[in-house]
Amino acid sequence: MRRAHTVEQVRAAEADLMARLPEGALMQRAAAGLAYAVVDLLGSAYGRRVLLLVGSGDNGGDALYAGALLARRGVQVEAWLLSEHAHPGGLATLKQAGGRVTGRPGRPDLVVDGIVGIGGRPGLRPEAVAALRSLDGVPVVAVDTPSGVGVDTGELDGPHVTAAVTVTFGTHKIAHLVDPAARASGAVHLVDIGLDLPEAPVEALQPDDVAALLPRPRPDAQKYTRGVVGVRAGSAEYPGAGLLSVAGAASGLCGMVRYVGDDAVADRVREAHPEVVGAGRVQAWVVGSGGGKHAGDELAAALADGVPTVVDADALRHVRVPIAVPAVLTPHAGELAAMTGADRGDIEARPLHHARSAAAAYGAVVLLKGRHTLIAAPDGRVRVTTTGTPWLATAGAGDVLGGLIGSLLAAGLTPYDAASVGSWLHGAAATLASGGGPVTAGAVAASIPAAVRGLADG
Ligand SMILES: NC(=O)C1=CN([C@@H]2O[C@H](COP(=O)(O)OP(=O)(O)OC[C@H]3O[C@@H](n4cnc5c(N)ncnc54)[C@H](OP(=O)(O)O)[C@@H]3O)[C@@H](O)[C@H]2O)[C@@H](O)CC1
Ligand SMILES: [K+]
Repeated sequence: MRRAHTVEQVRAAEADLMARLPEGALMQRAAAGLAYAVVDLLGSAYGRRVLLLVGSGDNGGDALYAGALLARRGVQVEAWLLSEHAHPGGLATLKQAGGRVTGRPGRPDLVVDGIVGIGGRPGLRPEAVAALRSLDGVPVVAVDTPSGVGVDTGELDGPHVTAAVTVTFGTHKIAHLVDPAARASGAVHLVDIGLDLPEAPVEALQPDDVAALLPRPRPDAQKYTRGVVGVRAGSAEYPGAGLLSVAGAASGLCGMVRYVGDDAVADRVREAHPEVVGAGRVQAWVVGSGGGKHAGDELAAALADGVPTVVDADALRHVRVPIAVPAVLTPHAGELAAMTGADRGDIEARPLHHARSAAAAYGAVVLLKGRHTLIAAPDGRVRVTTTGTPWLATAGAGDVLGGLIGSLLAAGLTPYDAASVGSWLHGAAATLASGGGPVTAGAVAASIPAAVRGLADG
């Protein structure tokens, strides 16, 4: 599991560990990991030019100590001090190692952003903005966090650093996983410094987590014990949504798929998926995609069954609180705006906030679609999906996702696990199907079994 903790949690763990270690030990661990990552990105050390942007706190201290390590390996290191106060021990060590303090640096091969870390407020001061502007185009390695981002929120409020790589310490911070700040973090490299941390409020499933959560048939399994999912999606106007929801549901993760809907659509579903059957008992429903004017009735019919339900697309605007069954709501930003009355732009700027508050308000799992889809539980826990490819932004991909999550619900996963495992597999299947090129929703569905096969045994 990739775990992201809050600044408060990191501070507490740091204090705990520091009380048991010699002074400065943690900063030395951090600086060594940082220097290593810088050389890795540069490809070599001797004769390369690195500029440190140094703020007033320990984040600047990390940069200065790492600069000293780099200088000892033959890197030409300059430090641009952006505050009257710079970490005194770090500064002295850098100078002893041959690093220089400068106000007018030459053009470096790489910039180390030690302006602010977890002690920073969002935004940057004018001197930092001017320094970064003069270095436009030079790759940046951010120390702990890209300076200026909202560390605990993942929000961007004002100017900030955009890093090629972020080297972080002890644990991920929320800004590394949650957009839009995650986009500014680049590739994130975690350096273990030995912190002992509590449960994380935000996490991202990794392949071994998905493998462990995935429902697998027992030796004595039969189709009914593996779970039956029902799909109420698609209509005469939008038959494709029904076909694609079924394609996601019929990827083999539960025992059987039922389709209930327009007769003409049902015929086409059976042509494409001969294993799909008609109405009957189910352990989970998928409702809404392409349902058009029937979506409200379909939702009511599904909810009357009292089983866990995925509510997507057209059905989302018919959801009323309290929802009588365990539910997964799967809006994109525009749909969530229509549901809650929030501004769409604000949802895109503050997805973590909006996903969490919608989950609390509806008492349901809310899966907010985006580059890094968020899955929020009513109790505040959040998982972030980091699989996928930009090619996945294609018509019908959401229908496949709804069907897939429904099949996992039917197989017995909780709504939170079904939504996060389904979203992870959907992204992994898209990456496989894409192979670096365009992809269709049908191809994503067809690649789900291969994505499952690619997981280690749980
Ligand atoms: N925790 C750990 O386990 C470990 C932590 N370590 C490291 O310590 C870092 C945290 O250090 P920290 O606490 O000294 O805070 P930090 O982020 O350097 O800056 C704070 C100062 O900056 C200022 N400032 C604020 N906002 C600003 C802005 N927007 N733009 C400009 N300046 C701004 C403000 O001071 P002011 O200038 O206002 O007096 C504030 O006091 C952490 O990220 C990691 O790198 C590792 O060494 C080892 C393990
Ligand atoms: K930084």
